[in-house]
Amino acid sequence: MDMPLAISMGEPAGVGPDIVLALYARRDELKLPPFCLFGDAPFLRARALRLGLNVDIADVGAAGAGAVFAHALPVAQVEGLVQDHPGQVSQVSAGAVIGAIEMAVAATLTGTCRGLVTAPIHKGALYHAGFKHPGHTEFLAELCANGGKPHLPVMMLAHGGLRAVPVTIHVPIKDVPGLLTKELIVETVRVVAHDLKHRFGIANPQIGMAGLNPHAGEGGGIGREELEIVGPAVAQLQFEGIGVEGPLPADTLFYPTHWARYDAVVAMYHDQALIPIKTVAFEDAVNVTLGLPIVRTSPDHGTAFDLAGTGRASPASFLAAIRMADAMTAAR
Ligand SMILES: NC(=O)c1ccc[n+]([C@@H]2O[C@H](COP(=O)([O-])OP(=O)(O)OC[C@H]3O[C@@H](n4cnc5c(N)ncnc54)[C@H](O)[C@@H]3O)[C@@H](O)[C@H]2O)c1
Ligand SMILES: N[C@H](C(=O)O)[C@H](O)COP(=O)(O)O
Repeated sequence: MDMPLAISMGEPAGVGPDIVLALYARRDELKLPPFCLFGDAPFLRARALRLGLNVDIADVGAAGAGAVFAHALPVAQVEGLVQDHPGQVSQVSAGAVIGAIEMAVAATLTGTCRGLVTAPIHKGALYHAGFKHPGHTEFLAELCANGGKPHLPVMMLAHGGLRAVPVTIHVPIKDVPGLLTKELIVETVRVVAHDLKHRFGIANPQIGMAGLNPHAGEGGGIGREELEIVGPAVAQLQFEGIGVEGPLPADTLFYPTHWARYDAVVAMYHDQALIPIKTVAFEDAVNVTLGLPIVRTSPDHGTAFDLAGTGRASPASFLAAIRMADAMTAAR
C-alpha cells in the first residue's frame, strides 16, 4: 500500500478545498497517488455538495488513508469551527487552518505521510487572528525544527527547468536592503545547490544570481549592494565550488532564453523572483520549500476568493504540486 501524501486544507473560504475535491473526483483518470486531506469533514461534505461533486469522505486519519483512497477521500479531522462561506474571510476558521498545517507536518515528520502539499492560506486573515509567521515557508521551518534551531527555509517557484528563488521572502520592500547580507545569500544558495542535487537529481547545478539594483548597480553608480554584498557572496560560493554567476541585471536575467541557461535563478526579493515565474507560468508553476527535512510543495496561486465555491478554479497548479511531491518522494 502506497504511503499517502499529506494535504493541508488551507483557507476554507478559498479555492484550495474546491480544487482538492475536484482532483479527488478525477483520481482514476489522473492516476493520482493516495493522499490524506487534513481538514474538516463536515465542511468538505458541504463544499462538495455546493460544487455538485459526488465525493464520499471518510474520516479515517492518515494511517487509514491508503486503504480507503480508491473509494473515499480520506480526511484527518482537525479541531475548530469551519464554515462553508466561499469568498468570505473569517477569523473563526483560523485555528483549524493552522491546526491542519501542524497535523500534516507532524504526520510527515513521523513518516505516516511521505510528503506535504499545502493548499493556499489567506495570510491577512491569519495575521488578524494572531498568526505570527509571514507564511507557510517560515512556519514550516519552525514546525520542522521541533523546538530546536529552525532550518533556513528557502522558497523556490518552479516550472519545468525554470526555477526562481527569492533570498528575502515575505518582508516589506523597504526592509530588503537592510536584510540582505553576504551570509544570508551564501546560506540560501548552499541550500538551493544542495536540494537541486539531492532532491531534483541535478548533478552540478548552475545558478544565476540577480543584483538588487537596476543594471546590477552599474559598477556602484546605482547602488553599492552588488559590490559590497552580492558580489562577495558570489565569490565565496565560487570558492566553495558551487556553480554561480552574478550579480547579473535582473531585468534581462529572466528573459526565458537567458533564464534557461541556469538550473535556478536567485533573486534578492519576493517580487523580483515571483513576478517573472507567475508571468510565464501562473497556470501550473509550483512553490516548493527547500532546506526542510520534509518535502513540501504548493500551488503557485493563492486563495482566489473570487472563484471559491464556483468550480471555475483551474486545478493545474495544484495538480503539478501533487505530481512534484509524488516524484520527489517516490522512493519512500
Ligand atoms: N501557498 C499559499 O498559501 C499562497 C500562495 C499565494 C498567495 N496566497 C495568499 O492568497 C491570498 C490572495 O492572494 P492574491 O489575490 O494575490 O492571489 P491569488 O492567486 O489568490 O489570485 C490572483 C488572481 O489569480 C486568479 N487565480 C488564482 N488561482 C486561480 C486558479 N486556480 N484558477 C484560475 N484563476 C486563479 C484569481 O482569480 C485572481 O484573479 C493572499 O492572502 C495571499 O497571501 C497564498
Ligand atoms: N509567496 C508565495 C506566492 O506568492 O506564491 C505565497 O505567498 C506562498 O507563500 P508560503 O508558501 O510561504 O505560504
